[in-house]
Amino acid sequence: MSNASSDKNLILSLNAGSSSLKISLYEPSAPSGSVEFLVKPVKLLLKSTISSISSPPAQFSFESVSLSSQCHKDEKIDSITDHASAFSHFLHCLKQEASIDGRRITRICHRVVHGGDYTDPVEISQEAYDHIENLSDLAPLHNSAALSVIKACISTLPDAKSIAYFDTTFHTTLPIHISSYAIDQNIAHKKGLKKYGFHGLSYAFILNAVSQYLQKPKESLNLILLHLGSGASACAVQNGKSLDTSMGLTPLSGLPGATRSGTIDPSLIFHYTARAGRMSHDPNVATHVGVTRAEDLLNRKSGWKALTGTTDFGVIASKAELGNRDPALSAQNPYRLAFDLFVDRILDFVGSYHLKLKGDVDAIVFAGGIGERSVELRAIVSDRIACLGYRALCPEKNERASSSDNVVQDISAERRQEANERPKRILICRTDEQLEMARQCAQAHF
Ligand SMILES: Nc1ncnc2c1ncn2[C@@H]1O[C@H](COP(=O)(O)OP(=O)(O)O)[C@@H](O)[C@H]1O
Ligand SMILES: CC(=O)OP(=O)(O)O
Ligand SMILES: [Mg+2]
Repeated sequence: MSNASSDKNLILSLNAGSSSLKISLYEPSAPSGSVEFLVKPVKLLLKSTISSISSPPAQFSFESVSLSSQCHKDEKIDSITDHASAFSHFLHCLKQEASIDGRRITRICHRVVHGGDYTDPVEISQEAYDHIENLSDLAPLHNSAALSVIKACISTLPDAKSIAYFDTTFHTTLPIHISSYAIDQNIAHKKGLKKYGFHGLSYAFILNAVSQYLQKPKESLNLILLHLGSGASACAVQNGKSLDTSMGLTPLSGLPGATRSGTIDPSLIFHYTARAGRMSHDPNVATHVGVTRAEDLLNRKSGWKALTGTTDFGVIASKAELGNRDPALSAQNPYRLAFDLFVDRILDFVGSYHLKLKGDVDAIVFAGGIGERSVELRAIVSDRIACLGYRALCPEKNERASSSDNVVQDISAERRQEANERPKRILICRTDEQLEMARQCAQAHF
């Protein structure tokens, strides 16, 4: 239990996702000099998630973790219509339910998906704000949502320092031949047209967690990471560094997501609509974000929503009739089509990254809302990659894993390992972008 009931110095971590706002409040842990302190310099006080922000009513949850007063709320709130109103509702609850005065928060970490050329976290100044705003067109579902929360923080908690942490930072190690597109390089350099990659805060967290779990330094780990949530991506990690990742200039390319198409033939959009290049006038797109109809269609009106009508992959898996192995079923059952299509695209990246890592893989790691919860998806993907020498999945461990709180779990069956052979385990990691930011914030002494 926290007894620092009136101390200042609290760290708030805000993660503005495409349709959710995830919030965690921490206090710095007392410096003990122990190894544990190096790994966990903050202690979680409470957390809150606001989901379905773009398809109201929003779902609001608020839960104390280590406070002297217990509080728990889980309700639908009609007045939450965007990320800023979600944050304002959280602040109200913080005071009313947890009796915490917002003025105790001295540092606020913001997950910002696109950082462009910024390679490190940055304290928000007018210049940094403008830089992030200028990148909004390259992350139409994300940067403007994060900026609206940054704005709300500056006006409601003016004494707290706001610091932006970027998804793109983790991927600054991509080799140039992997981050470059085969287009005119003069234009590419002038306009910054290259693969940036996203979900980097999640990948940084997973890398740390897996390194601790396997008792192996990060620098010697080769991993295939799958962050499968509303937005989904894959990442090949070689010697602890991002070697390749499936998202690109924007978070649209690579795997499909809740409302995103993922990679398509770029010409497809001009056959889909004659007005691809016109600006979108959808009232749900922030007015200052320059989004064409093509980008709107592929980012917000595609993916699981377009294929099945739901964005919930749990519903898709339950209606996909997975017990029926008839390959023609995909043509009749849209849930099965979505499920099989996702498996197919995941295999595209796993196969490619396995090859790029020359088969020397310590583990494939499932993370994100789908990766952490879909027993069925993990089972089918694991079965398909067994031919590459990955361990077999242990069905009991896979089944039990979704209800466990462990940060990393090994769901592969035991097998004898040859000398010098990488183990090729199958792991699940409960990723936590908020904790990754708070940890970096406490350690960097911002
Ligand atoms: N039991 C489940 N099985 C499969 N997928 C699930 C389950 N529960 C939730 N999900 C999926 O997890 C997604 C949310 O993942 P999350 O990583 O939290 O997304 P984000 O942070 O991008 O909002 C939901 O959109 C839903 O598709
Ligand atoms: C980058 C990205 O797609 O993030 P999220 O999955 O949180 O929407
Ligand atoms: Mg997310």
